[in-house]
Amino acid sequence: MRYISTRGQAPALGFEDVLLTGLAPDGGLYVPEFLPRFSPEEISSWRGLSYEELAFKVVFPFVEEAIPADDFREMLAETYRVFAHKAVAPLVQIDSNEWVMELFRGPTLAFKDFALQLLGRLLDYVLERRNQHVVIMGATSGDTGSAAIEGCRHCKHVDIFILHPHERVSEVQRRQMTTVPGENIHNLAIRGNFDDCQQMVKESFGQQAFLGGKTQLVAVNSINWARIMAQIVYYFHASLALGGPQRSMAFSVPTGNFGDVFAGYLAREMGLPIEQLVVATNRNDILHRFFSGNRYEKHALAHSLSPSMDIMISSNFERLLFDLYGRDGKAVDDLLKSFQSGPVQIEDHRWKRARALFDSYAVDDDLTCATISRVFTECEYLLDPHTAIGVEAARKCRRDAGTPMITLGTAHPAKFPEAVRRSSISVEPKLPLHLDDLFDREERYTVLDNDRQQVQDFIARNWKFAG
Ligand SMILES: Cc1ncc(COP(=O)(O)O)c(C=O)c1O
Ligand SMILES: N[C@@H](CCOP(=O)(O)O)C(=O)O
Repeated sequence: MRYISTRGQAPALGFEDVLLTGLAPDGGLYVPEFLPRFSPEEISSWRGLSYEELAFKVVFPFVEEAIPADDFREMLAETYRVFAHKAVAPLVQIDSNEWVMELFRGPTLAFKDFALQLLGRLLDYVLERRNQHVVIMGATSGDTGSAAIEGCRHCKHVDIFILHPHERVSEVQRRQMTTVPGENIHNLAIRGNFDDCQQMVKESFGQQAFLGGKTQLVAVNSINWARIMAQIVYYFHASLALGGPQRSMAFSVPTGNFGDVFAGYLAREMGLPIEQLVVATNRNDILHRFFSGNRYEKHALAHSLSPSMDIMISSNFERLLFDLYGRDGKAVDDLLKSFQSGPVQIEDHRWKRARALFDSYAVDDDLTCATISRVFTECEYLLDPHTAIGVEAARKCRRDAGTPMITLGTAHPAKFPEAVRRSSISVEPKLPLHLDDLFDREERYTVLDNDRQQVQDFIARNWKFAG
C-alpha cells in the first residue's frame, strides 16, 4: 500500500514512513493511494469476531507491507486488552433505534485511546527495528494529549512534547497529561487557543532544522494516517452488532478536527453500508456552515463547555476535499490557499455529492446541557458534553427512523464535571478507580507564550540527546 499527499506534490510513501511523519513536505496529508474494498459476504463473515480480530481484518491491508501478520495480531491484542470493557466499544441503547457507542473505556477515557494505544505500539516496533529516535510533537484541546502520553510513554525511542491551550482544557484533562511521570514527557501550556497550538505543530514539520538534524518529528494528531486507520474499525464493529452489513446504519459524530467522521466516510468507501453521517459541532461551527450552506469561512474561536471540540481549522477536512476534487492535489492546494485570505465555496455538484452523505448541526452550550439533562431524565444515562452534541444533532438530522442511529460516545462524563453540573443533574460523574487520586498527584508543565520560536527553542533544549 502506497500513500499519497492531498496536495499532489510530495513523493508517495510506504506505511512505515507515513507512520513516522506528520504533514507531507508539500503541506498536504497522506491518504492511501487505493482503499481495500470488502464485499457484504466478507463483512458478514466477521460477525462474532472479537474487537481485536475485527481490527486485524480491517486494518491489516494498510500495514501489511511493513508488519508481519503475527506481529500485528499481537500488537492489536495488547492494544485492546487495556480497555475496561470486554466488548471494547459497547453499544448502549438510549431510545428506539438509537444508540451510543461508548468509545471511552480506554485508559484516558476518550476515543483517542483506540488509535493512540496502537500508535504507541507501532512506533515502538518500528523505531526499535530501525534503532531510531524521534520527537513526538502534538497539539491537544484536551484528549489527544493524555492519550498520546499514555500510549507512547513506554516507547524507548521517543520524547513527547504536547501543546495545550493554557486554561482552555478541563482540570481533569490537564491533570491527566501533567501528572504522568517521565523524563521524556513534556507538557506545554500555550497562551493561545487550540488552533494556535495546531498551527505551530504543523509549521514545525516544515522547519525541522531546529532539532539540529539529529532526530525527527512524528505526529500523534490525526494528521498522522495511523490515527485515522485505527478509528475506521469501530464503524464496522457497531454495524455488525446491529445487523449490518445487511442493514444500513447512520452515525452521528461529535466533530472538531474531522478525523473521526472521516474514518466513518472511509468505512463506507471500504464497503460498509452507511446511509448518513451527521457532523455534530459546538458553536465553533465552521463545518456546519460548510455542510449546510457551502461556505467555508473562519470565525473567531470560542471557548465552550465541550472544549475538545473548540477547533476552527479541521485538519482532516482536507482529506475529504481531496476526494471531492477527484484526487486533484493542485485543486485542493489552490482552494486551501484561497481560504487563507477569505471564505471559499466549492462547485455546487461537488458540494451536493458531499451532502448526499453528510448532514450537520451546531449545538450551543445551553442546548448541550439541556440534552444531558433530557437524556438523563429519559433513561438515567449520563452523557459527556461532546457526546450530548452528537445525540442532539442525531435527533435534529435524522433522515429515516428505520435506520439505526449510532452516536459516537467520544468521552467519559467525569472528564467534564462542569458541564454535568450546569445540566442540573443530581449525580456527580465519578472517575474510574485508576484515576481516583488524580487530584492528589503532582503536576508538571511549562507555560509559554503563543510563539513558535519559544516552543521550538524549548523542544531543542529539552529532548533527550539535545546539545
Ligand atoms: C471528546 C471528543 N469528542 C470529539 C472530538 C472531535 O473529534 P475529531 O477531532 O476527530 O473530529 C474530540 C477531539 O478531537 C474529542 O476529544
Ligand atoms: N480534540 C482533540 C484535538 C486534536 O485532534 P486530533 O484528533 O487531530 O488529535 C483533542 O482533544 O486533543
